[in-house]
Amino acid sequence: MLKLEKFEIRQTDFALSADMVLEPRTKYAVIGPSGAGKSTLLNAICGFISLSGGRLLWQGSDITQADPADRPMTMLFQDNNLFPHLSVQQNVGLGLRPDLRLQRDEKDRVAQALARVGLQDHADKRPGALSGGQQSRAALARVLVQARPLVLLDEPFAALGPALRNEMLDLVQSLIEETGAALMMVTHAPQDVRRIADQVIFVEGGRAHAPQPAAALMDNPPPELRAYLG
Ligand SMILES: Nc1ncnc2c1ncn2[C@@H]1O[C@H](COP(=O)(O)OP(=O)(O)OP(=O)(O)O)[C@@H](O)[C@H]1O
Repeated sequence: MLKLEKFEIRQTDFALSADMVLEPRTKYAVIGPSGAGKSTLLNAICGFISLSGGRLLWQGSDITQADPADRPMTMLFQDNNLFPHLSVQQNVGLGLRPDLRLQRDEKDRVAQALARVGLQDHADKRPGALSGGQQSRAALARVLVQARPLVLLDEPFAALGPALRNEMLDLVQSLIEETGAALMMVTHAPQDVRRIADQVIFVEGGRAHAPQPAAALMDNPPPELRAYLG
């Protein structure tokens, strides 16, 4: 599905390489020490950072130079990227049309996505009037309407408390399974890995290592992963 072929990223004094294939309908946790390059990897896959070498292939087509908007993926950042001056409904609608001139069927899709994440009664509120968990739900609704085959989450729920974070992870897991998307999620929490991931991509020492089965890896981590997990 998505192939990182001799992927090379260079940013001033930082370099990261990767060579891997990401499969459909699979949930990948991206873990590794602070500053190892996890966010950089996701940003390069999304096209926010250019490669210095290698290619990105989607179903065999070269998308290395494609605009972020034309790629088969959507990314959710830690701060949720909600616009404070727009309503929840409009924020979700942006996932379909940046000019917000939604057709009737698109409005229906927004309403369905809001209902799916339990925000049907909050559609007209501004994000500032929502709790942290509700803001995360609104951001997930926008990911949902985009319906892209790969969803990238960069420490999406780090600001939430443990119970709410688990609730959001379970919601992500359900949404991903319902839509048939694949997921790549950066996290620092080993319990998140166990909760959600099928495979783990360990980023360390300038390399994003090829995915390995999550349960086996967490049960028996190699020395460098053991050192990171503590
Ligand atoms: N715009 C930039 N220009 C140059 N170097 C950068 C830039 N952004 C990040 N870096 C460097 O790239 C490296 C990787 O950063 P990145 O944010 O990807 O790490 P991370 O693994 O996501 O860290 P954390 O877990 O702390 O979020 C760091 O050494 C950082 O200083």
